[in-house]
Amino acid sequence: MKPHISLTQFIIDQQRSIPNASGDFTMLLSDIASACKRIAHAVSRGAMSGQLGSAESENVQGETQKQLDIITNDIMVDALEWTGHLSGMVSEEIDEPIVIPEHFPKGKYLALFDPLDGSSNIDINLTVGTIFSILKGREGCNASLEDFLQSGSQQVCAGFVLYGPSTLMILTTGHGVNGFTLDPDIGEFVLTHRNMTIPEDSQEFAINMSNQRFWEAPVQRYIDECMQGRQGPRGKDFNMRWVASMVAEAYRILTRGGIFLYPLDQRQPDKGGKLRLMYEANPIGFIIEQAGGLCSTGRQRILDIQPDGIHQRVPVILGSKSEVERVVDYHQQT
Ligand SMILES: O=P(O)(O)OC[C@H]1O[C@](O)(COP(=O)(O)O)[C@@H](O)[C@@H]1O
Ligand SMILES: [Mg+2]
Ligand SMILES: [Mg+2]
Repeated sequence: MKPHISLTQFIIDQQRSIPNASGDFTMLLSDIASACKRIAHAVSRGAMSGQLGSAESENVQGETQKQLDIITNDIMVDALEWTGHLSGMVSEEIDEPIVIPEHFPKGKYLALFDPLDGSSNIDINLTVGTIFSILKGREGCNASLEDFLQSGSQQVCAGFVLYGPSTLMILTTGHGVNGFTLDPDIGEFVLTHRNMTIPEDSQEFAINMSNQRFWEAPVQRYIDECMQGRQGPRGKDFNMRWVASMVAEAYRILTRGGIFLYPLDQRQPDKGGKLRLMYEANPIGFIIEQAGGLCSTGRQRILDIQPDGIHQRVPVILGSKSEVERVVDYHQQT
């Protein structure tokens, strides 16, 4: 049987089509892959590690951090700051942009990441993940805050890693979406899902129903109609899922279609939503669009948003094209 293609081989092949590619990007991606292998190990040790549960600290989001939020953040920063491919980083767990230490070279890329996504699931042994977004920076300089405030359509690359029954990296560099499974025998991510595409239609929605009374009218209407099933205006029954891990929802949708909504919450309309634009909505949105789906706030394409802050939050509606179009249409009708 032909051996699987490794992640590094796959990226080098892709880079061959880019004139004067320096190899920096390939090396940056393999640094990120190494960090995620270490996170996979840390997460898989579960209660044996003594690192489950909450830390005594809060992050800039006002959320009590899990010990593994901090540990996975440190793994990412330690693995990336010295490599010479980055001029700056942003993490969900750190208030300010992360500066590359004085004595390390400053590279041409910027990395933005959510080191542990779905962290409310870590203590109950459910799937969690890491999400990352790569933007162009200014080589040789320490990145300024403004350098990071680029719209999602400027992303060079986006990916997420799922730490589930198997460890999977889902990746796009703007040429479709591919999936790589971590082969524990050789410690390599190998190509197992080529050119993933999202089915256009779907009968499965994911939303945290406990927030229903705080949703805006267009979302209320969309979910009501799904719940009415074949007796209602949609004329077909819908199934519901909620994993409380955005990475797991995104992977399910890449695999069998569906729609995921974390809409605006009228409890705190000025908050702008729950999920973060720069290291959750933009990277996942880039992947979903590259697989033929859509990603919107309900009123705007997520990748067109001009960011005004590195921890900015947005409403997120993503997945199968026809379903997202319907929710956007309901917003336009109000
Ligand atoms: O707790 P809720 O309201 O169900 O929210 C779940 C959502 O929050 C998140 O866990 C937020 O991400 P973090 O765990 O990285 O903070 C998403 O992964 C998930 O979709
Ligand atoms: Mg997250
Ligand atoms: Mg997180």
